[in-house]
Parts: sequence; C-alpha cells; structure tokens
Amino acid sequence: MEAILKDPSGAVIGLDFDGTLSPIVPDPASAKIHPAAPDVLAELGAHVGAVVIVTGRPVATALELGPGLTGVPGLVVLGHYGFERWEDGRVSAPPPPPGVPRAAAELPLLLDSLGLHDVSIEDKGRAVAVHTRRAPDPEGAFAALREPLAALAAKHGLVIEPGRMVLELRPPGMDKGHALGLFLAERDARSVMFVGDDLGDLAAFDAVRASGLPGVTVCSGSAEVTALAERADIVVDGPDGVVALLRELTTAFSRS
Ligand SMILES: O=P(O)(O)OC[C@H]1O[C@H](O[C@H]2O[C@H](CO)[C@@H](O)[C@H](O)[C@H]2O)[C@H](O)[C@@H](O)[C@@H]1O
Repeated sequence: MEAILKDPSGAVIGLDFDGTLSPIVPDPASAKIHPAAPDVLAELGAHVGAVVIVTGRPVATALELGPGLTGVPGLVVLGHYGFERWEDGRVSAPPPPPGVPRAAAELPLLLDSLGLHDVSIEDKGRAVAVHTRRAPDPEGAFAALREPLAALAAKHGLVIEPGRMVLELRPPGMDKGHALGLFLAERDARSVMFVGDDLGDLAAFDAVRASGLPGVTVCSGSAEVTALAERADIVVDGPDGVVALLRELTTAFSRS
C-alpha cells in the first residue's frame, strides 16, 4: 500500500465486478453496481496510473449493470476473464469459440437427466454458466453438477470455472491472472492492487505476487468464499467495504 500511496501514477488498481463492485443477488440479471462505485472509481482514476475491471461477465453486461462506468475516465474493462476488452467506448475480442453454443445446446437435456429443474442457465455468448443459488439446495445442486459439467466442458474443448453458486463452461487459454499480468506489463506498472471476492480472482492474486511489483491483494469478504480471505493482505466487508477502502485511498491521495 505504501508504494501505491507514494507513487500513485505508477499504480494499477484492478477490480472484479460481481461480489466486489456489485453486491451478490439471487438473479444474475438483476445485479447492480454499488451506487457509489462509479464516482469513487472516477476519483481514483484521477490519481492512479490505471483502473481496470477484470470480470467473468461479458463487457456489455458489466456496463449495463454498471451504467455509470462508461463515465469513468480512462477505465478499461476486461470481460470474459480477459478475452474481451473495452476501452474508450470500443470493444475488442477474438471470435467466439464454437464449443460454447454446442455445450449450451446440450445443457437442458443434461439438467433434466440429473433432475435439476431449479437451476438456471446464463448464456453469455462466449461462455455458458449454470447457477444454483435459487435451487432449493444450492450446495447440493452445485456438487451434483460438478462432474457432469466438467465432462460436458471437456467434450467441447472448454474448461469449467467454479464460482459463487455457479459453474461456468468457458474457453481455455485466459484467466484473470494472465489478463492482469498482460495489463501490468502494457502499462509499465510500478505497483498494483487487486480486489476480488471469488475463486476466479485467485489467479489475479497470483499475478500480483508473480509481477514482482509492490502489490496488495484485497478480499471483498463473504461467508460464502473463505479461500480468498485466507490469501488476501486485506479483507473488507463486501462491496460496501470495497467502496469505503477506495474512498480512503482517494482521500489519502488528495491529502498528499
Ligand atoms: O468475475 P465476476 O465479475 O465476479 O463474475 C463472476 C460471475 O458473476 C455472476 O454471478 C455471481 O453474481 C450473481 C449476481 O449477484 C449471483 O446471482 C451468482 O450467484 C454469482 O455467482 C455472473 O452471473 C457470472 O456470469 C459471472 O461469471
């Protein structure tokens, strides 16, 4: 933290979206960014080298659920774990992988055969996710799905990404750690902070360490995921705590 405070223009601040900037809600389509987050990110962006959101959501969805984000100067959003990039109002991405629609087409029959009728499918185009949060037994449904979904993913050249009551089938070759590492190099970062809440953010924590830069890892804490808190330098209380921490940072920058 000291390096970030001493030399803010060399700092990259990376943040996850769901569970970090946006509180967890039962229906993924009803998620909304914390109301104070866009303003805090804009203030932060005025001091640091770069603010980047690294999310499993498609870029378009993150911007739809966080409409104020489009007004944050200099913000970069890396969607689909880094496959998509939004910057200056433009999105760049490789062509979508053919395995995703094939796996998505087989999902309803698979869920039916497992007797799982209360799980929901989120088709994200470049990935497809199965959510168990609204099932009568979310943990039981998650456990029952793990192996069959891993097999379906493998059949179509995809990998499985476990998250908070969600199992996602997505293409291999990119994760939040790789995405963050590339971004740090591109920006010649001199320090880094990454804030996340879920298992997919562990790769970004690893990238902070692997960068060799002075770095801080922050967990947006929850009772649901403990693995991240164990590996974080700082644990705050969910998105409210994240916003409060970022506010403290901007206040400290304004004082110096
Ligand atoms: O990388 P992230 O920005 O953290 O995205 C990870 C997944 O987040 C979303 O699901 C999670 O949030 C939902 C809304 O609060 C919640 O209902 C669900 O239980 C959580 O797992 C999103 O729907 C997924 O596509 C993302 O991969």
